[in-house]
Formats: sequence, C-alpha cells, structure tokens
Amino acid sequence: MSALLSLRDVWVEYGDRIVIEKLDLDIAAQAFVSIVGPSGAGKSSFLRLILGQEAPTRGTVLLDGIPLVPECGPDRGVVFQRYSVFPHLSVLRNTMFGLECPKAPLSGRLFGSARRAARDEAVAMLEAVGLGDSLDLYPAQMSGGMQQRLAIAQALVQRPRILLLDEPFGALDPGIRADMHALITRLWRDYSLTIIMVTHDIREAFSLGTRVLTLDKRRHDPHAPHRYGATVVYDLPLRNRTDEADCESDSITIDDIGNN
Ligand SMILES: Nc1ncnc2c1ncn2[C@@H]1O[C@H](COP(=O)(O)OP(=O)(O)OP(=O)(O)O)[C@@H](O)[C@H]1O
Repeated sequence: MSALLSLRDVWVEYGDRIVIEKLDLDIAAQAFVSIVGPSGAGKSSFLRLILGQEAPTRGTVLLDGIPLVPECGPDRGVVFQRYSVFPHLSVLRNTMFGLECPKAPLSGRLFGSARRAARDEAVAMLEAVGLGDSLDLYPAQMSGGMQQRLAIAQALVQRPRILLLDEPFGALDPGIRADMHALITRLWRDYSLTIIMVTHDIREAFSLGTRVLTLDKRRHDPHAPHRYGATVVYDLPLRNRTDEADCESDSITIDDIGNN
C-alpha cells in the first residue's frame, strides 16, 4: 500500500537545539498510529509538522507524494488535550464554525440554504459523537468528556482525511476515557480516517493503535543535551486491529511483545 504521509530525512531545529533528527517514516492511509516517548522528545513538534503549522528545517514531508504546504489544510484536523473549543459559542455554533469560517472568512457566518446545509452537517456530526441532545449548551456547562466530544466533532465536521490527536484523553477520568476510546475507534472506522495520536498512556497507545511509534534520542551528550534530536527508535505494527487498516506481514500483537 502506498504511503499517505511520508517524511524524508526530516529535522526540526530551534537555533542550535536539535529536537527531531533524520526522521524517515511512511504512514499508510487508514492507519491508527500511536506516538509515545519521553517528555520533551518532540511528539507535539512532530504533530505540528504534519499539521503544517511548522516546516521542517531540513527534509521533506509529503502528503500523497506532494510536499506539504506549511499551513493547516482542511484535509488535516486536530484535537488537543484542552482548550480547543470556543467558550462563547454553543455546541452547535462551535461545530458550524468549522464549516462557516472557510466559506465566509470575513463574517464567519453563512446565510440561507448554505447555512441550513451547514447546520444539518453539524447536527449529524454532533449526533455521531453523542452530543445530539446538547446542541444549545455552552462549553462551561459541559463535562470534560463532552467538551472533548465537541472538539472531535469540530475537527471531523470538515471531513479531514487525517486526524491528529495530542493527548486528547489525558485530562479525563478512566471511565470517560474508556467511552472516548470506543468513540474514536468507531469514528476511525466509519470515516475511514488516518489517525496519529500522541499519548503518554502506553496501554492506550497499544489498545487503540494499529502501529506504535516511540520517539526518543538514539544518542545523548551529557555536556550538550540539545546536540542530538529524537527519531523513531521503535516502530511496532500491531496485528490486533489491522483488518481495517495497514496490514504488515511482520506485524506483532501486544501478546507477542509480552512474550519477547
Ligand atoms: N518554538 C520553540 N522554540 C524553542 N524550543 C522549542 C519550541 N517548541 C518546542 N521546543 C522544544 O522542543 C522540545 C520538544 O518539544 P515538544 O513539545 O515537541 O515535546 P513533547 O515530546 O511533545 O513533550 P511533552 O510530552 O512534554 O508534551 C522541547 O525541548 C521544547 O522545549
């Protein structure tokens, strides 16, 4: 299967601080890639590269074989751990905003049939994430789990091909997290998404991902901690969820890892 995303010899540097070095990676369409690694390894920087918020200082990021433009596009959506919804807008308006803004960049509002179509799309997406009964609520009236459902609806209503998740469930209680895991798995399948998720929770990484990548430094210089950057040090394809995703002949399961 050809890669949806390819990174070729990608480096991210801030002055003389090397954060990511020599990253070569292919990600297949409809993969669910979990990214783990120590704090400060460059996981969020990696997501910003894919999102187009940041350009690599060296190397190339390709989407469908074409160099990625250094700006956010509708083909990529993102959900952060917190603060990605607008507090002054209702659930429905938060979700419609993602549709209205690109079409009416000055006013942020559509009118007539275009507005009705945007409303219908937003309502359908809110029903898909389980917020069909909460259209008129404001974020302050909602639990953390509901706010993350809204953030997911906001990202998905623009029908991105790639959904980037940066610790999306990190602030949620365990029971709510389990509900969100079921939700994101269903949405991944229903919308044929390619998901790239950063998480500190190893169990979450393995239970959701079709592939787990560990970002870390291969080399350390104790006298110059920023001299070397992180790269992919482990790349584990998982067999347990690959029916719908990127099958790899040499894939392994969590059980395989436990036995090694
Ligand atoms: N704009 C910037 N200027 C300088 N350094 C930066 C900038 N953005 C990130 N960094 C540095 O890059 C390194 C990687 O940061 P990043 O947030 O990507 O790591 P992370 O793996 O996501 O960390 P965490 O798990 O703690 O969220 C950190 O040392 C950070 O201080």
